[in-house]
Amino acid sequence: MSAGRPTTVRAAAKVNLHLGVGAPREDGFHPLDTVYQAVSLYDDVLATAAEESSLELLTADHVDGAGVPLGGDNIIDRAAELLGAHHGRELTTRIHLTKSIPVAGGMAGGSADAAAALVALDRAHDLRTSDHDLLAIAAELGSDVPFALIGGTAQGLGRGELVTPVADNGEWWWVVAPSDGEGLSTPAVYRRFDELRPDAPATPEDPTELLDALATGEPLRLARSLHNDLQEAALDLRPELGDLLDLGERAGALRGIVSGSGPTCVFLCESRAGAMATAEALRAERDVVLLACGPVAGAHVLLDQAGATWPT
Ligand SMILES: C[C@@](CO)(OP(=O)(O)O)[C@H](O)COP(=O)(O)OP(=O)(O)OC[C@H]1O[C@@H](n2ccc(N)nc2=O)[C@H](O)[C@@H]1O
Ligand SMILES: Nc1ncnc2c1ncn2[C@@H]1O[C@H](COP(=O)(O)OP(=O)(O)O)[C@@H](O)[C@H]1O
Repeated sequence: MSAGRPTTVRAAAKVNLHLGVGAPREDGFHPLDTVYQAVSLYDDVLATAAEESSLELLTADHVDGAGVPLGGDNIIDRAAELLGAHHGRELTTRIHLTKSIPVAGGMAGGSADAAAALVALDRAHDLRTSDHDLLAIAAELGSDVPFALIGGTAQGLGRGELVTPVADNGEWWWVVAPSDGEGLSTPAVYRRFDELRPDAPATPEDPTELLDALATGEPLRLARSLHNDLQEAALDLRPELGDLLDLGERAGALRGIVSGSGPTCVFLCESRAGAMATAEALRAERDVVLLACGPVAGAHVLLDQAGATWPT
């Protein structure tokens, strides 16, 4: 077996442009018909083969690292376990994780880290895992992880793990308002969905209108067709998010929605200039307001930065 090399892999946050949720299946998961878009907020995973495994965390100012487990329960540890089991060996690795994606925010930061870790571990240990096998391991790690590998804009079926790229002819500009308090637990939001929607259909709502809007590239059409079945549950758990959505729309956004299970709210704007103006106006009321555009790439190797992104 040849030696691998230290590798930094970058993976993006996601927004669900459409999130249709059906009644829970027998295994407890909810059937989804969702359209994900990867947006330009990123986490980086640097993996170096080592005698012992370790995980160090560096966070951007707007990220609360307290919610990120470091004692072996991180989704990156699980990624190393599953990839190692697939190859029949233990992958002892020094990991440096740099987070800019809000934690427990509905933007799939953990899933991005898992996807980035799979690719980084594969290179660091020179495993040469096939894309097919990486996607299968990703699906085992979490419903959102396969999308984090492929990125772009894609439809997700099943529990969200069956992903197919879709036509997207726009460059979409988002203002991102993370929660100024705690995150929301994804299972808790799905549970509240079940309480609020005991009559949810077995088949989730499809995104036909939204797919048409994506193909036109017209922001106003996309804004009108954004849809999130978990929004009602997130607002029920965090009523103040309703005020935030109003605030962003008054600040000039075409439309605001809760991102996935929340509590991050994202605002689609007409253009880059529109997003900058909306962000500026929102900053008068909120501590952290970010700008992002999409679609962007899935987990990818930063070729020139292997080993050079971590401060010594
Ligand atoms: C809601 C969504 C929308 O994209 O994202 P987030 O807002 O969390 O980022 C996803 O469905 C989150 O996907 P992910 O965070 O990968 O979930 P998983 O690890 O697979 O599952 C965590 C838990 O969420 C619930 N779950 C997840 C997916 C699904 N289709 N039905 C569910 O009921 C289950 O309670 C499960 O035990
Ligand atoms: N690398 C990681 N980054 C963030 N959270 C993680 C990570 N590994 C495990 N977790 C756990 O996963 C939970 C969900 O995190 P995250 O993926 O950021 O949110 P969401 O599911 O809302 O998109 C966190 O509350 C934390 O307990």
